[in-house]
Amino acid sequence: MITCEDLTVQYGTKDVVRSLTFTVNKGEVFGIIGPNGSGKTSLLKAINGGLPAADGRIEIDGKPLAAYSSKELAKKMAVLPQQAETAFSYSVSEVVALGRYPYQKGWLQRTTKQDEEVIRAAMKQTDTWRFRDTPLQQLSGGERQRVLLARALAQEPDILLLDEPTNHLDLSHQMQLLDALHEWTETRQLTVVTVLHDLNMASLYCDRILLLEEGEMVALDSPHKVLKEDQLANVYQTTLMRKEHPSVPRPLITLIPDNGEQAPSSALDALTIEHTDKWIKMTSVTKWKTLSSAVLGAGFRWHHTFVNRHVDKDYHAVDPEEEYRAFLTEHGLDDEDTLAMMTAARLEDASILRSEKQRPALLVMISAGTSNAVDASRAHRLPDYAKTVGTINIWVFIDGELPEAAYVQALMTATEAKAKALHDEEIRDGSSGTIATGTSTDSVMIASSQAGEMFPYAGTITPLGKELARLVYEGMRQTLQRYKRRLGDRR
Ligand SMILES: Nc1ncnc2c1ncn2[C@@H]1O[C@H](COP(=O)(O)OP(=O)(O)OP(=O)(O)O)[C@@H](O)[C@H]1O
Repeated sequence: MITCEDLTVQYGTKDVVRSLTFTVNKGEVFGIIGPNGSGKTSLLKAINGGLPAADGRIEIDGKPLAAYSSKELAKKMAVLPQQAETAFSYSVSEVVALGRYPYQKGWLQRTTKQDEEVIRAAMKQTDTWRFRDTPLQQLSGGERQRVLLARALAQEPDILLLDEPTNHLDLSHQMQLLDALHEWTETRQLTVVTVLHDLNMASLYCDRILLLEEGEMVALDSPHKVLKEDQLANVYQTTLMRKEHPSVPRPLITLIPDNGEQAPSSALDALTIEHTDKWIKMTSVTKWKTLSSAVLGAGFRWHHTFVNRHVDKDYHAVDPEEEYRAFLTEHGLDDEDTLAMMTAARLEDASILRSEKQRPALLVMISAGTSNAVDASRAHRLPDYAKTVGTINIWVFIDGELPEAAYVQALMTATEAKAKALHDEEIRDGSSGTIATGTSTDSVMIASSQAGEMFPYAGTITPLGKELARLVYEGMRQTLQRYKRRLGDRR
């Protein structure tokens, strides 16, 4: 355990770390983050005894740092510094062997069998065993970093102090190192204190994070509490955005570059629309941020091109995604850039409606076939995956900036308007005979230009929600009426 109490560290008369009080617990991965010059390295040096405390005190396992002899301290604590020394002409195994120095007795300092075993294990763990006879100088920056980590591990420390350990490492070695550190905190009760510049690595791997600014503590807490948009934007003086990691409950930080890419005065005007029996295709100069359940491009993505493709009612593909990619390529479209839906519904029935008012500026596309109409409250009575034809595909384009919560509200608003239109057109569930709420394979997309006016909400209480609901409702009714008329004509 490390305890720092009211710790101040100085260069000359300048405080570079000021009045820090905190504890690092045994078996914890403790991250230190902060802008350049905020005192991260100075703090690490103070903990390792390399810089004296100008004020306050540091204790390691309840004993003042100054009361440790250098050998005692080297058994307790190993350091991986920021700048890897390069002056060695030693071989890799000789460098790692230096880590055993605190365990060697007498002036002869022989390496014992146990030393050799520890050295070998440290090199295996860091994937440096294959370089054992190579001179350190002949290794790359990342390889050298791993050798110095092996030397630190050879010290068999309880505490590992790391200054930007992932600095020279490629992505896979960064992951390997941080995964290994995490594992060692559990299996060996190793305590890790690490300076990290990469906020996402800090988020993914640290139990707690200390955020420093000009030598002072801004926050010390779990990644979710420290990595807050406003707090980081203030400290780092830059625009950034926080998201949730898609597969683990940790925050992710993304930068927002000022690349000058601006949407035109109305992003809707820049949409080119092609409406045929084969497809409804829209293309745009700028990208739209989309949330959808499309065949290609689902989830949150950015897209230039949007395709709602008509397929035959007997359409079958072993891998529909692959088949769709091939279709797009054949038509000269980039499959990564295209949001793609498909439908067996006739596209001649589809509606494309644009808001009449200047603001909020919206465009809606709806295609619908309802032979597959389902009442959601009765759907549990139907067999799983009963296959009939017909889908309602809805696209909503909003010229404005939406937070993610507003996307979810827009989805709800669009769905409610759809259900109401089905009700008013008396579209029924073929099995129960009750009014349908949708079809069983519906798809939806909400797209926003992410430029211009900010719309924090899109529920039906807001002007955006009201207009969105009106357009989806009217578009649905027009489409359903055309659909019914065509079927009626055929009868
Ligand atoms: N040897 C030194 N002599 C005088 N001042 C120093 C020395 N080393 C660092 N400083 C100063 O101490 C302050 C803190 O530096 P430190 O290296 O601890 O910051 P850091 O947060 O690790 O920065 P970076 O992210 O750039 O590595 C800076 O203002 C720096 O200029």
